[in-house]
Amino acid sequence: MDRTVPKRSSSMPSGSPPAANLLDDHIFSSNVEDYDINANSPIGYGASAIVYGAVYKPLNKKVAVKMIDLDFFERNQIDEVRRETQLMSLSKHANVLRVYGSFVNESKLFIVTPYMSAGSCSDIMKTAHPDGFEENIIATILKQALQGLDYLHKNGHIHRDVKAGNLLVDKDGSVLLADFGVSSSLTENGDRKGIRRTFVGTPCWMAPEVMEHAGYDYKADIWSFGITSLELATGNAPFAKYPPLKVIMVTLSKEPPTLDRESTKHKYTKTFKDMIDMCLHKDPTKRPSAEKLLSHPFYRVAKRKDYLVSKILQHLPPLEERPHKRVQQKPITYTKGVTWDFAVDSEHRDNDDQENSILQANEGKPEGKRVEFSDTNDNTDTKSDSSAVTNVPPKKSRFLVGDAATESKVPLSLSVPTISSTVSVTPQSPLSRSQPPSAGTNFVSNPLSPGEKDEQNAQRLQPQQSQEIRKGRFSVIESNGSKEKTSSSGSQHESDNNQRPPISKERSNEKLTGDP
Ligand SMILES: Nc1ncnc2c1ncn2[C@@H]1O[C@H](COP(=O)(O)OP(=O)(O)OP(=O)(O)O)[C@@H](O)[C@H]1O
Repeated sequence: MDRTVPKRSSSMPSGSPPAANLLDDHIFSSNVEDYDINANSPIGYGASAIVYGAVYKPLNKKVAVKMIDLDFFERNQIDEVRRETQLMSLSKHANVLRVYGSFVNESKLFIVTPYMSAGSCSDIMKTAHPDGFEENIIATILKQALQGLDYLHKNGHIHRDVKAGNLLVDKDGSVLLADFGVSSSLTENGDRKGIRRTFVGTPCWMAPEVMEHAGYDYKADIWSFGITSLELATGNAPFAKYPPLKVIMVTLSKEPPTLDRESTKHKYTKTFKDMIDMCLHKDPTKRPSAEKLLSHPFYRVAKRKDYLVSKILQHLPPLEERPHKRVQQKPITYTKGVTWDFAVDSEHRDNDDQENSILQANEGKPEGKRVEFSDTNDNTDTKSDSSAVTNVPPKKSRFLVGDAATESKVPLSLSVPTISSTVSVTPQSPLSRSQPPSAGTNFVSNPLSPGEKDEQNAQRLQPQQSQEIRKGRFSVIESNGSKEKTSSSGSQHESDNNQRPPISKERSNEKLTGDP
């Protein structure tokens, strides 16, 4: 598959909105004391972070501070996220959230961004539009988001986590793409020599080729954009009620989701449905680029951004006063050589469904293309107190899809301690309780740079003896022959494999271009 992104442009595409030029020259302080953080009322929770409103004292300016507890991450992943954060600070497009600055204090990484006072589109829907928005509103939101996405793609970047929760809205009706880079850095295997192309995302928005680990490019964002469109029209992403593995199974085995115009609260046009269907082609080559999509007739009904102010922002309660549900997520851990343990959260306490999904998702999959899963956070000691800045982020649904750590006949154990159930499957099945997973076979595959397709295919065919250990949201690789090892400090890499760096490492050297 062609991993190339559209050719980098030296200037923004014509018609792009002007960059937010705010505070460009100010160097934000790295002293946590300079930020008056409202620790009592977080404004949002991510898979790896808690977001607070704060006042930046030197400028007396309201900002958002995203706090990530680095204790959960490996050293190389921390370096990675810092590089990505620096990259985000270069972004100056009006529809991409700028990073003002970042710093580490004790074991916390603080990322300072503009305060987007209306919160995310997901947040707005939960607060006031649970069944979705009207079409004109959706077009106005999506057009701005698409302009941001087009900017990222034209600069050689893949967002990888497009969803309504990452479309932030400011008080003037601007819509900005957020979380670009950070979440992917924290979720991608930062180990240059481990399994390639592992990816953590939120399964409902994840493109099939990402789930299949077949290699992906910027068109994966277009799929997520199509899912986000459905989310804005119905209040939820398709399959949102399913357990994550069932989402994966259904996405891979069924027809792509589409807009059911008969069942929505608001009336939607065929044009809108057509735009969504274009994004949700299973074959990524059939999906349009962001630039192409912008010329779709659907966007003709998009209004100026202040339309959003009058239609949806006016009566919203302030962010700090909105109810924010702390999502208790499944703690799924793979203990080296022993078991997959997973507890099912109260929302998805459908064990049979979950187990069947695991089995069905993997049934008949070619070697090396099995779906695996991991939780986002290895810390089972989830604190519920939201009053301290040192809070542990709540567990949230982000799952890792990667190459199978074992060859198809090597069984994995599954046990569900919290609900006293154990998966039992036939010995032929990829999943079995009968034996612990011995060191397995990884079919190593790398992210492709342009022109590396053949090399990558060749690599995929070469099994590599190693064992994958899931730790938190990351893959940790250990090989049988001690050739390759990632310790918890994440620094030792002795493999002689000629692996490519993950996408984000390649990207991190690139500069965003084309500021208008
Ligand atoms: N700059 C900001 N201004 C206002 N609200 C924000 C800002 N950044 C994040 N939020 C709120 O915090 C929530 C969590 O943000 P965060 O980027 O950590 O996680 P996420 O993208 O929703 O989840 P994940 O990390 O799982 O992708 C957002 O959905 C949004 O509601």
